[in-house]
Amino acid sequence: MSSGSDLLKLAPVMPVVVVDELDHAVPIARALLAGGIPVIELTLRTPVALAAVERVATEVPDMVVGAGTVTGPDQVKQAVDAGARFLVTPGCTDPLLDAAMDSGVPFLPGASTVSEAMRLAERGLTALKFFPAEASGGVAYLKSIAGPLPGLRFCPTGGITADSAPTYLALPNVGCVGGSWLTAAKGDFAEVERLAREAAKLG
Ligand SMILES: O=C(O)C(=O)C[C@H](O)[C@H](O)COP(=O)(O)O
Repeated sequence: MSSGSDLLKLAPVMPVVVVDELDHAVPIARALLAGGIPVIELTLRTPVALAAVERVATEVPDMVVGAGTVTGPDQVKQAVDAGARFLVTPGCTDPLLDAAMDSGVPFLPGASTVSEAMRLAERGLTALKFFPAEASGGVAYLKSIAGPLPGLRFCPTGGITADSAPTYLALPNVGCVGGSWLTAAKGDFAEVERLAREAAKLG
């Protein structure tokens, strides 16, 4: 995996996980993997998030672990040092973009407008996160921009459910969808595995 485009091909669903309990990180990663989802985005939203990235990177080597909710350049280095193999940002600033590009790991920068997407494309980035997907126009929006921006592929995230995912995945400019629904059950790892199995079938 060397680019954001490769990231979009790892699984039909990118599980977005908020880890509150550090001890949950490894069992969640193992459950997703057992269900056929080999990628996990651990959001940097809780005090244990970086430690969670480190644990999954060390203890579940077959899982491609990345850091999400990367909003500042300092977090780029912290995440990569912890073992993140990719980064996801909800939006983008120039300093964040520079840091992410310098990091050498693939990343999905967030965009929710045509101009934001065009600016990122000017920097050579063709795989983007579309966030917040549902609130920004959802399937209809992505359909509308496929014509003018044919070179771009998106991972729409934000408000997507098991029910709406297939409609997004049917769009030509969608590579995968992001969502927290696979791991909403938190400590119920059998349920995480079951939902992962369902999500893996969407590919
Ligand atoms: O933290 C980030 O970087 C984000 O982009 C937000 C997440 O993508 C959403 O929280 C996931 O959305 P839901 O599936 O609606 O829960």
